[in-house]
Amino acid sequence: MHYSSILEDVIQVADKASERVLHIYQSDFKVNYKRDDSPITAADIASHDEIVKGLRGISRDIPILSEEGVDIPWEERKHWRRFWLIDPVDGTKEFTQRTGEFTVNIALIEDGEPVLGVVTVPALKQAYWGVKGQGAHRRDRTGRIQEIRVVKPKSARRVVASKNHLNSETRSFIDRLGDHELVQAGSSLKFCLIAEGRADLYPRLGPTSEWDTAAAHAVLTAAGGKIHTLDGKPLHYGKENLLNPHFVAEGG
Ligand SMILES: Nc1ncnc2c1ncn2[C@@H]1O[C@H](COP(=O)(O)O)[C@@H](OP(=O)(O)O)[C@H]1O
Ligand SMILES: [Mg+2]
Repeated sequence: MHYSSILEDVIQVADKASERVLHIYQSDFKVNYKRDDSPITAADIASHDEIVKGLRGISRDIPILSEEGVDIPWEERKHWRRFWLIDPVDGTKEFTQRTGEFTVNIALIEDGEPVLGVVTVPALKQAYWGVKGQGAHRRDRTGRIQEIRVVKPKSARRVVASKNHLNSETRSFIDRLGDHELVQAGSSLKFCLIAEGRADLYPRLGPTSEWDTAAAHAVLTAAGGKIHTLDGKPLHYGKENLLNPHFVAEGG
């Protein structure tokens, strides 16, 4: 598949979803809670609907796995070689707390690897995308597009970690790093900060699901960074259990 031929279309789908998310963000929205007690708003649903409609327009044959979609049994998923993996709003807690640090995430997975990813940050009017072997880009609020690349860390590493889910295990990992500067941020934005050279390291010794990381994972690897598990293995997608193992994302 020629990823570059569908990239523009995927960015357009993410932009449309972002517009709907932002519209709801600026309204007096209601917060409901899912079975696992995590928050959900009309923005998660509107974004999911917009993305599914858009991706179906790009290809009817590629299956879609979404945080807000129906559960698809492993018996069916295990046959997927290629699929879309989406998180319509990552950082829903940030959304409800009105910090602006939430993202719309669309990834294309092939053979367990994120090969294309688009992440938009509706409240900041920013977008990031990355394609395997073709580099990563950021579009800023003025519409200017620039290639982004990780940087080599200086002696004091700039560490990013979750705002709402920074647990004691991650905290003690960070404490053992020595000289560092810690910045807390919500959602998949943390990977993008590394991809654009504004941070060096993102340790996550706590739970995330595949849809939380896939799109930004594609951006980060296309920008020259990597994500690995604590025993040095790459993160894989399309597993029977959709929870990610603990991981560390890093730049140069
Ligand atoms: N106990 C848990 N189990 C699974 N995922 C969790 C979790 N606690 C947090 N997460 C994931 O962490 C994401 C938020 O990341 P961060 O804390 O870095 O902003 C959430 O995304 P959603 O907001 O899409 O639900 C959620 O999927
Ligand atoms: Mg999420």
